[in-house]
Amino acid sequence: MQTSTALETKNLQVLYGEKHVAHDINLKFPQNKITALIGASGSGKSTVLRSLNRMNDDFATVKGEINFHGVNINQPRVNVYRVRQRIGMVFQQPTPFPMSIYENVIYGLRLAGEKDRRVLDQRVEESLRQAALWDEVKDQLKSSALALSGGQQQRLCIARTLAVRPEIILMDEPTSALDPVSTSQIEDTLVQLKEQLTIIMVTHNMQQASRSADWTAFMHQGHLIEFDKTANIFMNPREQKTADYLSGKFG
Ligand SMILES: Nc1ncnc2c1ncn2[C@@H]1O[C@H](COP(=O)(O)OP(=O)(O)OP(=O)(O)O)[C@@H](O)[C@H]1O
Repeated sequence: MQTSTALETKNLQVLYGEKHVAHDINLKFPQNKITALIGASGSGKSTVLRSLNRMNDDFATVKGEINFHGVNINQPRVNVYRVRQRIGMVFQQPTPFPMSIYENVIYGLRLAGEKDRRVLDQRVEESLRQAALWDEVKDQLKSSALALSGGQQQRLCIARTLAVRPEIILMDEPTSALDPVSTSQIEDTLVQLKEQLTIIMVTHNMQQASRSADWTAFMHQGHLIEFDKTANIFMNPREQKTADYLSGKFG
C-alpha cells in the first residue's frame, strides 16, 4: 500500500554563515508514521529537524524546498506562526513555563486568541489524555507545572504542542533527559499519537529508533546517506557507512 507523504524536502541545504552543515537533503516523511533521524553527533540531524518548521530562520540560511500540502513553506511570504501551529516542536529538555499545568497546555491557544472556557477546558483534557498525563494531573491542574517530575514535564510539553492540533510533531531527542520508565511511557505515547499525526524525531538511542520508528534516515557529515523502513536500516542496510555506524565503528 502506498503511504502518503506528510512533508517533503527537496534539495534542502542549511548553512551557518559559510559553514555548510546540510547538503541536498531529499526526504519524504510518511504520514501517520514515526520517522527517526539518526547519525553521529554533529551530522546535522537537529539542524535539518529545526529547519522543517522554520525554527532556523534566525540563525541559518536554509535553501531548497520544504513542501507541505503542496506549498513550499521555505519562502519568506509564508506565515511562520501558522507553520509552527501545524508543525509543532518538542525539545530535548522539558521546557514547562512557570505557570499552572492548565495554563501551560493552553498557552498556544491563548496566543491564538481562544477565550471560550469550554473550548479551553475540553482541549486541556483532550491534550493531556493524548500525552498520557491526564490521570496523573487531573486533580491538580491549577498547580505549578514546575512541581512535576521530568518525565511528566516532558509529557506536559507534548500536551502543550498537541493542544493546537498540529499535523506533524518534530521531536529533538525527546527522552534523552529522562529515566527508562519515563522514556518508555513517552515511546508508548508516540505510538498512540501516530494514529492522528506524523512524528519526526531525532534520537541518539538506537534501541528507541528500532522500537518506535517506522522509518529511519541516517545522516553523516551533513549528507543523507540512507532512508528506509527501520527494519531495513537496522537489519539490512544498503550503505556501508550505515552498517559501520550501527556497528559502532564511528559515532
Ligand atoms: N546555531 C548554530 N550556529 C553555528 N553552527 C551551528 C549551530 N547549530 C549547529 N551548528 C553546527 O552545525 C553542525 C551540525 O549540528 P547539529 O546540531 O545539527 O548536529 P546533530 O547531528 O544534531 O548533533 P547532535 O547529535 O550532537 O545534537 C555542527 O557542526 C554544529 O556545530
